Amino acid sequence: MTSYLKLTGCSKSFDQYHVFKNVDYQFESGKMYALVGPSGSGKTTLLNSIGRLEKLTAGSISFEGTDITTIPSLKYFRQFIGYLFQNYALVDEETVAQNLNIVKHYRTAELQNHLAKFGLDDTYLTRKIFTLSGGEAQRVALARLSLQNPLIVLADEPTGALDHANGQLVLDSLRAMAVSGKVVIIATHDNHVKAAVDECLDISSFKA
Ligand SMILES: Nc1ncnc2c1ncn2[C@@H]1O[C@H](COP(=O)(O)OP(=O)(O)OP(=O)(O)O)[C@@H](O)[C@H]1O
Repeated sequence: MTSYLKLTGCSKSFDQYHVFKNVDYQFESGKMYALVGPSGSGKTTLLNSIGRLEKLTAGSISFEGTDITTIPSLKYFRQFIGYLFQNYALVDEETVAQNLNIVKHYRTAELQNHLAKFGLDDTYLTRKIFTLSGGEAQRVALARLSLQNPLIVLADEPTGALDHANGQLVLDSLRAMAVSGKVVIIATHDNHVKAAVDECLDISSFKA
C-alpha cells in the first residue's frame, strides 16, 4: 500500500526573508526524491520542516492524511522520521556498538549481522567513531538508520563528504529503504544523486 507525504501551500520565512512560498507536492512511499536548487534556495529548510525541526510560516504537511504536527513528538521522531547527514551525526567518543544501541539495546550477534550488511566486520563494533574514515562512519549511520526503520528518510547531502564508491553505497542503501516502502528525500547538489532518484523537486522554483 502506498503512503503519501503531502505538502500543501507550504511557505517559510525568516523575519522578512522568504525562503519558499506555496510549495504543493506529494511524495510517495517506495520512491526516492532529490530536493535540488542553488545554495541558499531552501533545501535544508524544507527537509527540516518535514522533520519538524523548523516550523512552516504557512501551509501544512500530512502523512497518510494526518497533519504531521498533530503526531506526538516522541512517536514522530522515533517512528516516522529518520535522518542521514553529511557529517554522520554519530557520537564521536563512543563505539560503533554504543551508537547503534541508541535505537534500542541489541545483542552483539544481532549488531554483527546487521553491520555486515553494510560491509563492516565484527572488529568495527568496539571501534570509536573518531577512528573511522568518512565512508565507514556513514555506513554506521546507515546501519543505525536501518535499525530505526522509520517511515520517512530525510538525507541532507549524505554523499557530500564521500568518494564515488562510498557515495554509491549510500545511494544503494537509500534505494533499498525506498524499495522496502519508505519515503526517501535527499537534499543534494550531487549530480550522481540527481541521476539516481525517481524525481527531482527544484525548490528554487518556489521562490517567493
Ligand atoms: N535559522 C535561520 N535564520 C535565518 N535565516 C535562515 C535560517 N536558516 C536558514 N536561513 C536562510 O534560509 C535560506 C535557505 O537556507 P537552506 O539552508 O535551507 O538552503 P539550502 O538550499 O539547503 O543551501 P545549501 O545548498 O547551501 O545547503 C538561506 O538564505 C539561509 O541563510
